[in-house]
Amino acid sequence: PASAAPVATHPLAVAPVTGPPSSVDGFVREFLNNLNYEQGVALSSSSPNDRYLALAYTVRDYLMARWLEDQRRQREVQAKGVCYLSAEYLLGRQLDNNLLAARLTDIATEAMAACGIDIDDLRQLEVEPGLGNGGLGRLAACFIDSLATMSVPSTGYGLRYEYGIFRQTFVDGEQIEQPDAWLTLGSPWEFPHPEAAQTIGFGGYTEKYDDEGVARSRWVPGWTVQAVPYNYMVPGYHNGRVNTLRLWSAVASSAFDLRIFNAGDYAEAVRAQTFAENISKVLYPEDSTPQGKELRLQQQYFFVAASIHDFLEHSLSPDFDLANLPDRVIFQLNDTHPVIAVPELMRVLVDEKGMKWDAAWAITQQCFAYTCHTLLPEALEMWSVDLLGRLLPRHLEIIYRINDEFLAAVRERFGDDEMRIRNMSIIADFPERSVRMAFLATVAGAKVNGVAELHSQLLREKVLPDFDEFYPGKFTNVTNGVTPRRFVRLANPGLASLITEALGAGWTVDLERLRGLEAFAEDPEFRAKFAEVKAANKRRLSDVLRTRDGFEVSDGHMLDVMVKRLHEYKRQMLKVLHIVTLYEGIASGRVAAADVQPRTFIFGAKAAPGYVMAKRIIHLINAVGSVVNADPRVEGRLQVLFPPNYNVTLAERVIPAADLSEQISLAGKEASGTGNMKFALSGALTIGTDDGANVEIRQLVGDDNFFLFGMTEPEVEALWAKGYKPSDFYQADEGLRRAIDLIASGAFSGGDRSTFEPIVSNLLYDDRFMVLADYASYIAAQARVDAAYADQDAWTRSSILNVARSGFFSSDRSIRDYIDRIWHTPPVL
Ligand SMILES: [N-]=[N+]=N[C@]1([C@H](N)O)O[C@H](CO)[C@@H](O)[C@H](O)[C@H]1O
Repeated sequence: PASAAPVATHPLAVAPVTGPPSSVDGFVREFLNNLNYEQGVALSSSSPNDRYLALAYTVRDYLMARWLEDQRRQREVQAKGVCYLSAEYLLGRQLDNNLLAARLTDIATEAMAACGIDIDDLRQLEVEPGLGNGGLGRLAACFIDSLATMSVPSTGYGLRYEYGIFRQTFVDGEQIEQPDAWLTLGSPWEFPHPEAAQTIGFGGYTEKYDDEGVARSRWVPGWTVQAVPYNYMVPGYHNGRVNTLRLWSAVASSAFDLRIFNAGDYAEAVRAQTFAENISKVLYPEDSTPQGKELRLQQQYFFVAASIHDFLEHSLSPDFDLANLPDRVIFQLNDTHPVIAVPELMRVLVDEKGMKWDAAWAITQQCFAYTCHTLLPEALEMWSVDLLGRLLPRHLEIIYRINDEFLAAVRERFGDDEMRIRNMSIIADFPERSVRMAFLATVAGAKVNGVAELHSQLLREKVLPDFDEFYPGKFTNVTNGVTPRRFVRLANPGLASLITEALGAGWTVDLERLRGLEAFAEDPEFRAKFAEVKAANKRRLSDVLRTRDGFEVSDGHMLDVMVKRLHEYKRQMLKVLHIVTLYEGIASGRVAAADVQPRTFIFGAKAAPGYVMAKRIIHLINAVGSVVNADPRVEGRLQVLFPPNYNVTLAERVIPAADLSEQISLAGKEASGTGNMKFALSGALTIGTDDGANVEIRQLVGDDNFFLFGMTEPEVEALWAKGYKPSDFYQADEGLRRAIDLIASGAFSGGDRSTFEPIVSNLLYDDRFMVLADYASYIAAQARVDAAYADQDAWTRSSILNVARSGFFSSDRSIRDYIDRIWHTPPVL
């Protein structure tokens, strides 16, 4: 058949695909070929974007041979692999990571120079794919990097949003969102494969029929859309491996309706097309507060259905016995967003493959595992049965049957304990009849894990205790991690070469080797070099913020950094109260400016567009910043900088320059955090609560090298149970009262008291995340920071110990834990 693999005779055609020669000449040749034949321009008439795209194509060409070989090997070896299902991937820029993986950085730099091009100019042109909101999306990107570097057969599956996370600008200090048209100038790192499109159904109805005496069901969708795969390379670091990230884009099954067009109704002629293609149009910009919108559910079903069909069709041999599916794949569910994959696999196995329900369910329960990323009840997704029944009628039927059989088993184990049955039912009756996706994931998953020790403990004890009791051994923990390739080797080259100089290069794939730096912390010469690396990173950040945002970072200031999504539980308001306290102290003359450690406070934070309080807090931060930065009384002492549009690329510049890492969420609210890990690995000292992975950071780096403050999770629970009255803390603490009164006075809003009144009254009369309760402890900890920073040598020693003891936070270690505790997918070397 035409689709069969061609049987070639020409020697070139039968030879294995080899990349271009890894030499400057080879690179120049390849680059010029791509410029001339791909971009269709000569060097002399090329635009910067032409040159950037040609460079990207050239790097691709060097990685192509490995990619094709890896795909062949994975098909041949038929080893068990991981399908990572995630609605978000916050990839960051690709060029440098691909150059690093292919050992091409120096060759490419020289080759570009030989063509009269400064490769750094081209780097700046790359638009990062912002296909995620925050930690969850970036974690997925770190994980696929580690899976490739550890030679684990795996495919990342997700959505190719046409518009990623919005671009943030500030107008009069307020956040303005603009669409992120990241594809405008082309995306050289993707390979579209329309020929491998999957047809995805929606709506319609289900019908029962008799199949030779066996009662069967089938779904008759009301409409369909095409899922077109775009493949992205995921190169391993120096191991010659390249895994695949496959992102799906929606294309109308029936494009343009000529008949309606000829009838003159142009809008109607393209309505179906627009409607269908809306599915992958834009990323939902909520982080930890899901939108229950129909389009969101369409997005979730669209990419998981395409991914499951794709895997069954292209990764399994046509005669593969699906009873052995658990030996070939584990579908990892990155939060509840992809959980609709569970009833989809059941539908395929039972309705399409004719498998018996029990056999299909036994397979399904071995093929899925679920990672929960939150503790906030409002973040746990629930889909109304009305919407599910309308959009995915067969899936709702399957969920009902899964729930019936599950509750029957619960009843068998615990008897007619109606309260327990209602608490455990996948179907909730209040506030409206809905499917609790986290419960479905827990019932279907072979394993359920939290993303930090404390989080996993609270998941078992507080969020899903009944399930932990019912499924002994199902719950486990895998503490998050970050890839040392991007966040140390690439983002912090000065530190990377210092580490390599001291320990050799092996740390990049074996981060625990950083432990070897402990001895160097005692070496004044090494401390001096280390401090110089930090100083150089600060100068680099200063240059970036000057060209990017027109900021002049004050010299010699401690860089106190808080970069993460804007959310009340992360308590950017506590940081604001600290700044206002320092400012008020100096401005009122009660504190001598000379007694205050010069600090520059750097914020980075996007707020979900619909999150009003979060946007108000952004406005307040900018308002405080403009007053503080303009006040001569604190000049040279306090500076507040809030560069807009915080993203992976900016993180790679801010984090290596930081002295102090703000991880100040209310204990029990931040599942893990991953920025905290990147800061510790960059030698920033952490001021933080015992929340999420902060606990493990503190335990590893040591109490002397961590500024702990605030209530523990049990203390938070106790205060909540006792009844928390934030205004009591306001009354009892003069410093707190002065700070809040200054904000309330309109001092940061041109005297207009109403501007920030909602924030003030929320703090005094609601304060769900206990900012006021932890204020005094936080301010005391900040005073300890000031005292510690005064002894730069001791600070540097502590900073080195943070790096030395943070090797545990490599995403390679996380992946090893997933393999050992959940996936059992050993690397294929
Ligand atoms: N969604 N979600 N969850 C988060 C982050 N907001 O993306 O996942 C991250 C990755 O697991 C966690 O580090 C973080 O604590 C948690 O809030």
